[in-house]
Amino acid sequence: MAFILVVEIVAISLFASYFLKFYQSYNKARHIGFPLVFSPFHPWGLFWMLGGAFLGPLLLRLPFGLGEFVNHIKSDGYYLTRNALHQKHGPAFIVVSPGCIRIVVGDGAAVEEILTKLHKEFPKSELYQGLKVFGNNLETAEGDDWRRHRKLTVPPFNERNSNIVWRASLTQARGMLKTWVSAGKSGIICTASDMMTVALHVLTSACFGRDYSFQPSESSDSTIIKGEKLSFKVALEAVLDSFLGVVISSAFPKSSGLLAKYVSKKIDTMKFTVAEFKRNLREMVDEERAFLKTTSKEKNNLMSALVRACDLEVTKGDGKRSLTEEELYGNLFIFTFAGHDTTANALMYATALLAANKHVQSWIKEEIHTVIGKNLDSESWEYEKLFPRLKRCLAVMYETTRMYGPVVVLPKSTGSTPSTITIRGKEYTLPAHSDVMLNMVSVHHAPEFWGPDPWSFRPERWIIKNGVAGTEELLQPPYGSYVPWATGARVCPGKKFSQVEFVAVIASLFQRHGVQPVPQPGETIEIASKELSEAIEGSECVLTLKMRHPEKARLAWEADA
Ligand code: HEM
Repeated sequence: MAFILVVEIVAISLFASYFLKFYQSYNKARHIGFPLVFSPFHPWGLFWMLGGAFLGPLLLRLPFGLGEFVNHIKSDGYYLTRNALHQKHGPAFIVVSPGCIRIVVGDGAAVEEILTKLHKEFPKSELYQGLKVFGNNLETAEGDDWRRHRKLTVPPFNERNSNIVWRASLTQARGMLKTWVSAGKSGIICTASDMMTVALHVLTSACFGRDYSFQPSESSDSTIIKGEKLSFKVALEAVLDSFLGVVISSAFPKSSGLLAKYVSKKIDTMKFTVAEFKRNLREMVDEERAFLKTTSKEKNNLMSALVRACDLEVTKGDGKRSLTEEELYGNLFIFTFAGHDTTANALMYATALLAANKHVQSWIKEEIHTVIGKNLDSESWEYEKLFPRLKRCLAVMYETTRMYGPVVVLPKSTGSTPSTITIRGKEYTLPAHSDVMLNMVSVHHAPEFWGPDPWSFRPERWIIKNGVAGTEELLQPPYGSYVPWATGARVCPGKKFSQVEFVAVIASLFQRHGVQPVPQPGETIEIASKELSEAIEGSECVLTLKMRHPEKARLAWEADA
């Protein structure tokens, strides 16, 4: 009897607390002035995190639009619904749920205003704290702390480094193309994973001074064997591949007994991988220190520049602009993490889009042949001379990141004090401690900037025409229309890095080769292209935007006649 009473009291308390939290959120949201939509679940709550993937599709089938709230709290809701939610609710609206209000901003000018305002007003969302696993870093720091990280970490991304990125990208592209062409007419389905390999190897060259030759991902073996030492590359790949696992496992204690045997094997394996990655980082930094003692010259990579800058600051400066050992590791990791699948995705989407749009291949080939020629081998391509002239190749990147940018929604917050934004001439005050989600899909497809066909892949829209390939100019997108690398003080420091890599890989792939989708038996190439476009559209958000079925992009590479 007493037990039933206790259960009843607990149940009533839980219900009461649920409704109280819901009411508090409503009360916080209702004065702001934006339309409200309601979600019974907290978007970052444990219940939705664990059950959302299963419940979401079922709830979406409810009649009278009762399940519409799912689109507001699932990670790719704003990609899958395109602009429909803003068309229905306006340029900004609020998702009210128990314990949380989420202000969704789809208006381009307001998004730019938020990104360029002092970050005291719109700091990063708490979610970023998970990225501290290897130490505080540029992504996770705020205020003066962030300024210190930025001053130290960004200068190494200079033109010398771009040169390394260019060379490394060309080397990787040559290796990758060779394996792709050798697959012949049956084609390959590993574009996505191979682009991850390329992006990883370019990062290891430019950030750590470690060069690896391209190895097709289908045959590479990165199995983790517990108890053995992992090489730097294997540990890095494993950490990047299962980053969510890394974050979750860091919250668990090391398991023992029965738990270890049956439940926590994966967690322990992750912990082991993290420890191995840290060991590799420590050894590499120690090696770098030993090298720097023998010479006054640093190497052209992020690690060398960071170690030198930090050590010099400690010995000769006032020490205020230095990084701790942990912060050094944190930054080395974050640059690799932030630069990996973002650039790989851009390359993957672009390759698939080019395969589905043969005429765009001809258009960029015209530029590549005018600027570089058909015969000059990429070993002799000079970054300074060629990169600035390959405008059409860069236009392909702009168009790809506009349509399929890796970041679907940029999570910010209002911090500890209220913040203001202006939308269509009216000022709004947003209360403290609110989630603010910047809807990049909405900004990048606004018909007022991108015309009646924002969903068509048309890289030509980026070229200010003067008709001669190699001398054209790129469109400066109007304020509030295009921010895939963000903007303002926290603009992506890897923007140029990713552009140099993208242009080098695309120019190298298409100089003497073409790609097309492989038709199923009895299909025409037109139908295969249409199916490929549908497979591209069928993307989902797993941290960044990715094709749900990359294996549906079977592509065949062939040398030009
Ligand atoms: C297509 C490629 C890329 C895209 C679209 C992209 C996009 C972005 C975006 C939107 C942000 C802002 C995130 C926020 O404020 O929450 C960002 C920040 C950042 N990105 Fe990138 N990125 C790309 C490539 C890279 C590369 C290649 C690197 C490193 C080599 C890199 C390193 C970083 C870092 C360290 C930050 C944090 C900057 C700060 O908070 O001050 N990114 N990126």
